[in-house]
Amino acid sequence: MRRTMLYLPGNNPNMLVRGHLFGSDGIVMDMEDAVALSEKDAARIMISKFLQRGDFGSVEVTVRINGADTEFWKKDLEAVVPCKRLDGVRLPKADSPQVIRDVDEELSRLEDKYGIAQGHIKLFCILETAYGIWHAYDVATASRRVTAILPGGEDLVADLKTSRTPEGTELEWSRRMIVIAARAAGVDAIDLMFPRVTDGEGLRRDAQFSKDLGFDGKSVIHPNQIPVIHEIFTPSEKEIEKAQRIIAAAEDARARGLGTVSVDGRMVDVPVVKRARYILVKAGLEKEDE
Ligand SMILES: CC(=O)SCCNC(=O)CCNC(=O)[C@H](O)C(C)(C)COP(=O)(O)OP(=O)(O)OC[C@H]1O[C@@H](n2cnc3c(N)ncnc32)[C@H](O)[C@@H]1OP(=O)(O)O
Ligand SMILES: O=C([O-])CC(=O)C(=O)O
Ligand SMILES: [Mg+2]
Repeated sequence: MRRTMLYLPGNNPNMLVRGHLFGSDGIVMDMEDAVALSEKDAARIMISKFLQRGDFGSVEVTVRINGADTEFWKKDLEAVVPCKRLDGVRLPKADSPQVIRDVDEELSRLEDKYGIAQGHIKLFCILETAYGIWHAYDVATASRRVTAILPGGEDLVADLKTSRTPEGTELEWSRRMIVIAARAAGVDAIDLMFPRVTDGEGLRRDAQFSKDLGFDGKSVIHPNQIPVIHEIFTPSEKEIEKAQRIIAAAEDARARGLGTVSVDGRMVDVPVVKRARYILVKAGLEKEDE
């Protein structure tokens, strides 16, 4: 499950040390934009020390390295790949398939060097330009390591020559594009972080919109954003009960040789059953088909 992935600025030991304790499904130790240029080396060293300890439980542990257009990215990877615990690398400015192939190649070299299974380290690609959004499917399929794609809202609005509004109209098309490309490629879609950390109502609206678009979860920047997003992205008792009734009704109909059946006055056919099964997968009650 990737309902929430909490950003931890890589030069902040207080946040790094406690980051996995707030209940998010994943953490993202950041070496990129949360870290000033003068702090890049300190953040790299600190993050690798925390990864060495490796005691993060079941939280998915990732690091956002600096972009492949910077002088830092190879040093960043060299510092984190050999550590005791690293599940994935979040790659910013991942706007072309060639960038993904370059990073994939470097990861393969490092996995080989340190005796780590090939392909173990997954890639989370942030698309942050109009070009990247346009090529989202090509990015998502550029390497088998790519496990999720994400829109990078703050950078995207700069590239689109606009700014973020409370309604979020300016990013709507990009977000939809990410979901479509992710589903076409068979990877996860993780939505924007919500920047106003004290606006609970705004966060709820935004997270509901993310879920309705089809995202698997969101990036978060503050621990207080986690519970509301989990509430929205976790199927409720009511949804689970309805999904179970739909599946039971469909199975009963099939046994009687019927193609469709009605539940609560709504037609149930194959896609409706598929959606019901997906709710049970999300609730952890069924396994996803390979
Ligand atoms: C566009 C992008 O690239 S986004 C990704 C990069 N950005 C980031 O990583 C930012 C991460 N978030 C943060 O740095 C902070 O949450 C801020 C700056 C947004 C707000 O910080 P503050 O105003 O200090 O938050 P606040 O006072 O509510 O913090 C309350 C507590 O939560 C902790 N906390 C806040 N955010 C986080 C976090 N992301 N991870 C862990 N702990 C956190 C604080 O350390 C503080 O702990 P304390 O009570 O022990 O001192
Ligand atoms: O991807 C994110 O969540 C944050 C980011 O880099 C951006 O908004 O530019
Ligand atoms: Mg960005």
